[in-house]
Amino acid sequence: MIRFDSVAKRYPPGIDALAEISFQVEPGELVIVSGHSGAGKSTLLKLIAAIETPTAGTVLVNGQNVGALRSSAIPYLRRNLGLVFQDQKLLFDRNAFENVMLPLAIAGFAPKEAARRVRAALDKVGLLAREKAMPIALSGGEQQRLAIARAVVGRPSLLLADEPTAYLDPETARTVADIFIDFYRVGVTVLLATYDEALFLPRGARRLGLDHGRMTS
Ligand SMILES: Nc1ncnc2c1ncn2[C@@H]1O[C@H](COP(=O)(O)OP(=O)(O)OP(=O)(O)O)[C@@H](O)[C@H]1O
Repeated sequence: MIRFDSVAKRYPPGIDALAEISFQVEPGELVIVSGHSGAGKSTLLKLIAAIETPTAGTVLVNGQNVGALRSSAIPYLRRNLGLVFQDQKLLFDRNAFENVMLPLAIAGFAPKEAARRVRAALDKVGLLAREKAMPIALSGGEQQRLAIARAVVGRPSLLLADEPTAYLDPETARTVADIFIDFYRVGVTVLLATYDEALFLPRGARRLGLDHGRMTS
């Protein structure tokens, strides 16, 4: 499903964020990307989502060379991806239901089917009773669960998350981690970057370690 072949990423003016990265992820795997701050974890996820392009090597997602995609093809790639990234902010002037509805509205879903899917996604993250709440009225953990609902409402086969438990207390972090583990258990491929790898190690999960942009495991 994902394959990196000798991938490097250099940001201007010459910061080597990743070098010589090669690995493969099979459908249905849970892969924990770990490493110190600045190790290249976010960059690795951004290359998969075509937010960044590699400076060397190839990144294949479902057989597509995502680094070489035309910008018009990127929305089709993203339709199959769920992204829980720090910079994919919730819309604070829309309620919980509307935030999760947005990707389906953009994809042109019929309103009734879209509403059904939105409620199913809110239910999965335990927020069905809060569908009318504005994000500001939600706790940090609830906001993170809402971001997950928005990421999965299009039923992606691949879920990417960057530090999804950052800034959460241990109990809330456990709840959020369990949501990702549940998606893994129903067959979704999950790749996530975290400092807190102990939260995410169900049987079968794999660790991909980075150190200064190079793979350590
Ligand atoms: N847009 C950018 N422009 C220039 N340098 C960048 C950019 N994004 C990341 N970097 C640099 O690339 C390196 C890897 O960054 P990256 O964000 O991938 O690491 P990370 O492991 O996710 O770190 P953190 O855990 O702190 O988020 C760092 O040295 C960072 O400063």
